Amino acid sequence: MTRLLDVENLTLKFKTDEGLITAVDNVSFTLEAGEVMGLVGESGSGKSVTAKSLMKLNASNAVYDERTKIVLHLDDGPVDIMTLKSSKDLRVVRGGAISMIFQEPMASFAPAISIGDQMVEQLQIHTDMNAKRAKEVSIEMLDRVGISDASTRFKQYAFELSGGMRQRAMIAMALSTRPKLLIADEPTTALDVTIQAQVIDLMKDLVTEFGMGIVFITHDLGVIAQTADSVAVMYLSRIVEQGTVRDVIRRPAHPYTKGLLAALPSLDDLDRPLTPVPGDIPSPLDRPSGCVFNTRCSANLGAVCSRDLPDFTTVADSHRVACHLFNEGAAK
Ligand SMILES: Nc1ncnc2c1ncn2[C@@H]1O[C@H](COP(=O)(O)OP(=O)(O)OP(=O)(O)O)[C@@H](O)[C@H]1O
Repeated sequence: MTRLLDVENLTLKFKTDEGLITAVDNVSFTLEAGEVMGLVGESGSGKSVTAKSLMKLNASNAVYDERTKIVLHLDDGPVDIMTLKSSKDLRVVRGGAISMIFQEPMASFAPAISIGDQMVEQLQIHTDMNAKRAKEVSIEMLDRVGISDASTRFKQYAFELSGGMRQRAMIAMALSTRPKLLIADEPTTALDVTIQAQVIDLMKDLVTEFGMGIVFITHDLGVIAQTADSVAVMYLSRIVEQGTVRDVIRRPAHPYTKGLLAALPSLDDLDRPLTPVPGDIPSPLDRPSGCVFNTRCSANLGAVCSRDLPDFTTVADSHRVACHLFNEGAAK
C-alpha cells in the first residue's frame, strides 16, 4: 500500500453574521492509493466541507484552525496543502492531482462550450499536451467510460446528453488529467438505480486501473457498502466512527451508525419497518456540549454524554469509535 493522503486535526469554522459555525471539528483520516473511502452522514454533517478542504476550495469566510494538517503524497514528494496560498500554487492540486465530481454534472460543464473543448482546455492547463494529443486523449477517455460514438459526443454540449451520459462525461473529464485523488460528492444520487450501479462499477474499475484514491461522499450507507473499502461516519462536524466497510457495516459500534443502518431498506426482510434516526441535527450555531450526538442518542448514558466529548476507542484493528459506551475509564 502507498500512502496518498494524511489528514490530521482538520478543523474549520465559517464566519457568519450570526457567529462562528463549526463545520468540521478535529477530523483525521488517511487514504492509500487504490483505496475508496466513504464519507457518510446526514445533510449538514460536514462531508462536503471536509472534501473541499483537501483542495482548499471552501468559501472565503472559512477559517482553518492552525493545527490542521493535510498532506498529499505525490510522485515528486509530499505537498502540504495548508501552505499553498496563491491560485497558481493551488493549481497543482485543483484539477491536477485532485479532481472532483458532483451530483449535478451540469455544474462541471459550461453550457455554451462543447464537452470536447472543455476537456481539451483542462488537459492543456494541467499537462504539457498539445491540442491534437489532448483531443485524442479526451476521446479515448469518453470511450473508456462507456460513451459510444465518443468522437461525435466530443463535439456536443452538456445539455445534448442524457443524465447518465453526462455523469460519465464528467467522470471522463475529471479523470483525463490522471488525478491521484478523486473526490466524488454524491455522484450517483440523482441517477436511477440501474445507471447508478453502472457508474459505481465504472468508478471501481477505474480505481483499479489508475491506482488512484477516492473519497466518496454520500448520505447512503448502502452505496458505501457496494463501493468503498473504508468508511468514516460523520455527525455534526465530527467523525464518530471509522474503519473498514466490512467492520463498520457488520459490527457497527456507534449508536448513530446503528441508526443509519436501521434506516436502510432490507430486501431480505420486507416486513421490517424502517426506523429513521429520531430527531433533527442541531443547528451548528447551537452545538450540544459533550458528545455531539447526545441529543438524539437512544443509548444516552446521562451526565457523561452531555458533559464530556468522547475520545476514540479502538474496537478492532483500524475500527475506531468515539462513544462513551466504549470509554471504560469515563466517569459516568
Ligand atoms: N460558506 C459557508 N458559510 C457558512 N456555513 C457554511 C458554509 N458552507 C457550509 N456551511 C455549513 O457547514 C456545515 C457543513 O456543511 P456540508 O456542506 O459540509 O454538509 P454535508 O454533510 O456535505 O451536507 P449535504 O449532504 O447537504 O451536502 C453546514 O452546517 C453548512 O450549513
